[in-house]
This record gives sequence, C-alpha cells and structure tokens, in this order.
Amino acid sequence: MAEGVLVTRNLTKRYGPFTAVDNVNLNIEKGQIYGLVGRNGAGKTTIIRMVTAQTVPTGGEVELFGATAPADLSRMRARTGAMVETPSFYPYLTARENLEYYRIQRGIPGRGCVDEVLNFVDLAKTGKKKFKNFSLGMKQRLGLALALMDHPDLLLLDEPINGLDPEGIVEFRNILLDLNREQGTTILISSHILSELANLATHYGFIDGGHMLEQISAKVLAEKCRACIELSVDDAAKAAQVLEQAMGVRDYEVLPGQVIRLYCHLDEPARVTQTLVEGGVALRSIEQKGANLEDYYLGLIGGVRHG
Ligand SMILES: Nc1ncnc2c1ncn2[C@@H]1O[C@H](COP(=O)(O)OP(=O)(O)OP(=O)(O)O)[C@@H](O)[C@H]1O
Repeated sequence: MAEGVLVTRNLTKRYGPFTAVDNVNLNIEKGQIYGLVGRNGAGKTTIIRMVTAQTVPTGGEVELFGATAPADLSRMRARTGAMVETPSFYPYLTARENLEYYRIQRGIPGRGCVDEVLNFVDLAKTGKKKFKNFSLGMKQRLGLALALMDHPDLLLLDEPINGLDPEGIVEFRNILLDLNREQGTTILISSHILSELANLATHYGFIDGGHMLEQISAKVLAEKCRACIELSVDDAAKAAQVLEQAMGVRDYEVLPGQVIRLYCHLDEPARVTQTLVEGGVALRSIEQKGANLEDYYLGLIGGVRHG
C-alpha cells in the first residue's frame, strides 16, 4: 500500500462566524505532486498554514508521515519544507549570503547544502548580484532553495508560480519535476490557475469556499476531459457492433444506461448517426463532449472564475 505522507481529516478553520476551511479531507501519498486548485479566497493558504503549524485548526486533524500526536507531529514537521508567501530575504545580500544566514539561523550543519540547493534551482552563478536586483522568477527560485535546504521529504508550496512569466513557469516546473524524480520528494503545490499545474501535477484537489469539491488523479482527469461523441441509444451493444462493422470503429467505450462513447470519427457525427439508423439502432441523443481542464474546473466550481 502506498505510504500516506499528508492526510487531513475534517480539517476546519473558523474565524469567528466565518468558516475558511470546512471539513477538508486531503490524502497525499508518497511521490505524488498534488495540485491544490482553488480561486482566490478558497482556503488554500489556510490549509497549508495549518499543516505547517502557522495556524491552529479549529477542528479536525493533520497526519504527517503517519503521525497525529502533537509531539510526533512536530517531529515529522522537520521532514517538511514550505514556501508560504514570498519569503523575506535581505535585499542587499546575495543569494548565497541570504541562504547562509538562514542555514545558521536554523542550525543546519554543513555549508555544502547551500551550494547544493543553489545549483539545483539554477542560481549558483548569480555571484555578487544582490537579492533586490533579482527577477521575480529568481526570487521564487531562491524561496524554493530555502525550502529545500534541509532535504524535505514533503514540500509545501503556496502559489509559487503566481505572477511568473511563461518561461519562469517552465523553469520552476522543471525544477519540481527533477526534484520529484531524482529525490522522490512529495510535493503539494497550490494555484488558482489550473493550467499552471498541467504537465506537473499527478493528482489534483479542487477546493472552493473552504470545501474540497473533488480529488482526482491527473490520469483520470485527462480521461474525463477526453474529447468524444456520446450517444444514447436503445441498445449499446448492438450500436457498438454496427459501428465496428460499418465504420471500423475501435476506440470506444460502453457506459451503463445504454450510452456509448466514441473517441474516433469525432468530425463525422452525421455519418455516425446515419450508420446507426441504417443498422437498426434507435438513437435517443448524440452529443459532442470533452472539456479542457480549465472548463472542467470551472464546471466543478459552478461558474466563471473570479480573480
Ligand atoms: N486571519 C484571518 N482572519 C479572518 N479571515 C481570514 C484570515 N485569514 C484568511 N481569512 C479568510 O479565509 C478565506 C481563505 O483564505 P486563504 O488565504 O486560505 O485563501 P486562498 O485560497 O489561499 O486564496 P489566495 O489565493 O487569495 O491566497 C478568505 O476568505 C480569507 O479572507
């Protein structure tokens, strides 16, 4: 069985009468890159802050690497690295000086880790350049380097690619993929833009108004969003047989309720209809389906995205 890295059970945060996070059950296993997706104010930061103990939950529990008891949990937090909001670096220090400062402050032994993480995030050659002169992409990568300095098994990143240009997004994404592949690091990354997490996340959690709407693997999500023609007929088995014989249809699936989905001949709905009718199949409805990820997400949250 896959190892549970981060599990939350009915995790809840209330601010007075307002519920920011409402009974959220997260389930993140070792090696996953979990995209926590939700529009502004959905509760993403609050969830991450409860996991990192920056905010105390008002209900529910957090389990990290199997631990839930407070003392164990705090030991397990040492196995996590987090980047929540832009870390405060000293503007007049270089990348290396800033990390060295935090290394000493956190009591991480050995200077080697600073060079190691700077290399990893491609900031090793920034020399005397001061933090204040860094691009946003460089600043975010330095924040990531700081979170990685103690070799975490779980990395928690709150909107790290927010505001980056397309090139910066690709760079950041590649670093995370390398980290996940080479070191097996489990990653939780939040974003309000689903497409930013495409080609990165292996799993998604969609959150809105403090509620977890759906947790789904990237694979199943891609399947759900696959373009198809969906036919409702009187006899799906017969329809499949007719389509196979008359049109050579192979890529299809039969669903419960006499529904059949074709993943081929997408530009020939009229021919499909005619073939079925000629084959003696009664057609109740025919619909072109298939959403892109963004549409799927908008459908889930029930409307137009704000912010
Ligand atoms: N200290 C606080 N007191 C009162 N309300 C708060 C507090 N912190 C957060 N909230 C509210 O809780 C809700 C969730 O906020 P949160 O920052 O977790 O959302 P988010 O999904 O991270 O959004 P964003 O992308 O805008 O940061 C918001 O409505 C926010 O205003």
